[in-house]
Amino acid sequence: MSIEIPAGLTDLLKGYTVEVLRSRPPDLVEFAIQYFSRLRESNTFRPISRSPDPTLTERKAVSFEEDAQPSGLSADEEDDAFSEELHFKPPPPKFTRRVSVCAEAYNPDDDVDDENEPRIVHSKTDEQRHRLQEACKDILLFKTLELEQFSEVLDAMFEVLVKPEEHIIDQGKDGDNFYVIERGVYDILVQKDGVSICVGKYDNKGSFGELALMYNTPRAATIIAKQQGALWALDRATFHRLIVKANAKKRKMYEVFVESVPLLKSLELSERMKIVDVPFLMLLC
Ligand SMILES: Nc1ncnc2c1ncn2[C@@H]1O[C@@H]2COP(=O)(O)O[C@H]2[C@H]1O
Repeated sequence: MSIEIPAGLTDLLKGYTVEVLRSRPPDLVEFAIQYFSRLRESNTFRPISRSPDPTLTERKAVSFEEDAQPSGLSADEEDDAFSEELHFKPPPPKFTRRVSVCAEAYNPDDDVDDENEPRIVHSKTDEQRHRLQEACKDILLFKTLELEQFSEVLDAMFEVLVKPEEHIIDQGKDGDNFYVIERGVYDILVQKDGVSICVGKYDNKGSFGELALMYNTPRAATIIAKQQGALWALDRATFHRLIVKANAKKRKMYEVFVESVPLLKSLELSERMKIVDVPFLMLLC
């Protein structure tokens, strides 16, 4: 019996995988429900299926949701939704966001040059630096950094000791720091219809607090320490200068490269962006 992979399945799962790697949700099933619901609602695969090219059978097959559920968006809005999907993007809008927030893909060219801003350095003992390095070695967001940038990040981080039941982050507040866990257990709570629900926990490793800093949005969850613990914090400005900017610049580099390949010129923008995401993702892995 030969097994045939349904057309479009690979693309569909690749998109989901990309979002998982970016958002690192604690609950993959819940995240999948949100991701695929959002996909159906926003019809983000529409630009692909719109192609009249009959040779693009695989891409057409991905559009089955579109036919069943018109999105109500204009073609331009849908293009935007699709290309944003492939840039850094916060999780689906299940949280109440302030009206004034900015959750667009970050473009490093639009930003003022902050290279001359004073560097923040929090002095550490050798022992502290060693613990910090251990805590940071598997942090995904740091993986794309050059050695020099990584060292700057470590310099800027400072230790935060926490007590049981201490609120590290409160949903809806502005973001101040990004946190890396050295030790301790932390509950993740999200408000839904006025009720706070524990959607997961961090257990002695990982990081949190990047979303508000990356997308300039209010905090998307509340984080509460369940026992005494230790965190390493990175201030907003340094996080932006070294992490957000560096990642965006790297991605931009791939974009420029992909744009310059004649063979790829006939592809739609959304398709070229997909190609950009492959090496970018590999860097993160
Ligand atoms: N399901 C979740 N929804 C929102 N935020 C989450 C979730 N799980 C973990 N978090 C983290 O909780 C953090 C709360 O502050 P931020 O929104 O800055 O960034 C958020 C994520 O790092």
